[in-house]
Amino acid sequence: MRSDDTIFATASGHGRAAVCIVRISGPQSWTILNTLGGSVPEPRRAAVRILREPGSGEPLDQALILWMPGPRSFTGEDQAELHIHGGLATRAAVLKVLGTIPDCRPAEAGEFTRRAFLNGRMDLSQVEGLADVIDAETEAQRRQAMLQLEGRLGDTAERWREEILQALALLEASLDFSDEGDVPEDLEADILQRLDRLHVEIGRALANRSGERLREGFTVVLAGPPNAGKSTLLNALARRDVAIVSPIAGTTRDVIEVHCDLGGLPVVVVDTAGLRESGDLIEQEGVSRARARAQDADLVLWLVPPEGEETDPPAARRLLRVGTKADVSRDRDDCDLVISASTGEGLADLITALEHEAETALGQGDALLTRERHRRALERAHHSLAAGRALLETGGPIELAAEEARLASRAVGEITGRVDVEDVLDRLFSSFCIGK
Ligand SMILES: Nc1nc2c(c(=O)[nH]1)N(C=O)[C@@H](CNc1ccc(C(=O)N[C@@H](CCC(=O)O)C(=O)O)cc1)CN2
Ligand SMILES: Nc1nc2c(ncn2[C@@H]2O[C@H](COP(=O)(O)OP(=O)(O)OP(=O)(O)O)[C@@H](O)[C@H]2O)c(=O)[nH]1
Repeated sequence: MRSDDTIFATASGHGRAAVCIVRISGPQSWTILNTLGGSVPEPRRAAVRILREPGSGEPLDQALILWMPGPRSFTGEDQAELHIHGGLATRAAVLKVLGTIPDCRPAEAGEFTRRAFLNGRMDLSQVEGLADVIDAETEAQRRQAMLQLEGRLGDTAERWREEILQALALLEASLDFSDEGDVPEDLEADILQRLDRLHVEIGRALANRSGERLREGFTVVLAGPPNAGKSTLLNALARRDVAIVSPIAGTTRDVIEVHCDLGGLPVVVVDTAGLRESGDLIEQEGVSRARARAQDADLVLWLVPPEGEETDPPAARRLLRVGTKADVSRDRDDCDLVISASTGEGLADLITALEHEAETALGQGDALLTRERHRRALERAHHSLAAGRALLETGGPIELAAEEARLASRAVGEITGRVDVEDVLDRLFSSFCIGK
C-alpha cells in the first residue's frame, strides 16, 4: 500500500442509482479531471463536464465534477470527485478508464480515511466516530457518533495528556530539588492536587458505561418454555415475519437477532430455543445457546404461557416475567406484564417497559467512552495516576512517580492514536466500506 499512488473508488452504495460518486485521492487527481473532463474547475466549485475516454474521445457520461486541492481536502491530499450517473454500465466504464491511468488503482476499504488520519486531518477517536456515524442505526447512536467525530473524546483525551505532562514536568523539576536536598512542600502539594484531579476526572469517565452499550445496542433475550410464544412476540416487535411460528414445540432451534429502534434507542431482540430437556442433539445445542445468550443479555423477558407446567427461568442479570396468550387466559398475577401477541393486547405496555429499560441502561448519550479500547487505555492511565500519587504521598522515589505519570500519558495518548496503535489501525480500517 503506497501513499503516493492515486486511489479511486465509488463512495455511494452499490446497485443501480440516480447518481454515483467516484472519489479520487492522490497526486494524479488533477490530471484525471483534466484528461476526462477537458478542463479542471475552480477549487471546491462543482462544474458539469462531459467525461470522455482518453484517446478515442468517446463520451463516457455527463458528470458533475469537483477539484479539491490538498491540503484543504478530506484526505489532505489532492482530491477529485466525479458525480456520474448511477447506472451499472456507466459506473463500470468510468472505473475501467480510471484503472488504465498510470499510478492509479482501486482503493482498499477505509483507505481514504486512513490517509486522512496519516495526514493528521483527524485523530483515531474521530476515525472511530466516523465509522460509528456510518454504522448508526438509531437517532441516539447517530448523536453519540457525531459528538465523537467532532472531537469530544479526542479533545478531552488530549487535554488530559497535556495535564499529565505538566504534572510530569513538575515531578522532574522536583527531582532536581531532591538532588539538592528537600522538595519544597508547596510544589509537592501542587503535583498531588494535579494527579488527584486527573484521577477523579478519568475515574468519572470510566464509571459511565452507557456509551459502549449505546454503540452496541441494548440486548433483550426472549426466553421461555417451548411454544410460549417467543417467535410470535419477536415478529410483533420487529413488525415483520422474521421467525417461524408453529404450534410444534421446539420450532426455534437457533438464535435469531433483530435490530429494533425503540424511541430512537437501539434494541437488539434475540429469539431463542424453548428451554426444555431434549433428546434431539440440535435442539440441545439450541437450548445451551439460549442459556448463554440469556446470561449475557441486558434484559431477559421470561415468557410464561398459560398452559403447561412451570419451568425455571435461566440465570440473568435482569429478568421480567411476561405472561403470554392473554386471549386464552388472563389470570396471571405471577407476571410483571401480560400480553397477547395474537390480539396485540399488552404489547404497547411491553414496548414502553422496554424503552424505559433501554433508556436507563443507555443513559443520556453523555458518555465519553464508546469502545472497550478506550476503557482499557483509560483504566491503565487511572491505575498509573493512583500509583504515582501513592508513591508521592508515601515519600517513595520520585523517579518512579514520574515513570507512572509517563505511563499514564502514553495510555491516554492511545485514545487519539498518538502512540502504539498500528494493530488497531488495520482492524479499524478494514471494518470500513470501500470508498470511505
Ligand atoms: N461528495 C461528498 N460528500 C461527502 C463527503 C465527501 O467526501 N464527498 N464526506 C466525506 O467524508 C462527508 C463530508 N465530510 C468532509 C469533510 C472534510 C472535507 C474537506 O474537504 N475539508 C477541507 C476543506 C474544507 C473547506 O471547504 O473549507 C478541510 O477541512 O481543509 C470534505 C468533506 C460527507 N459528504
Ligand atoms: N392464542 C394465542 N396463541 C398464541 C399467541 N402467541 C403465540 N401463539 C401460538 O402459540 C404457538 C407457539 O408460538 P411460537 O411463537 O412459535 O412459540 P415459541 O415460544 O417461539 O416456540 P418454540 O420455537 O417451540 O420455542 C403458535 O401456534 C402460535 O400461533 C397468543 O398470544 N395467543
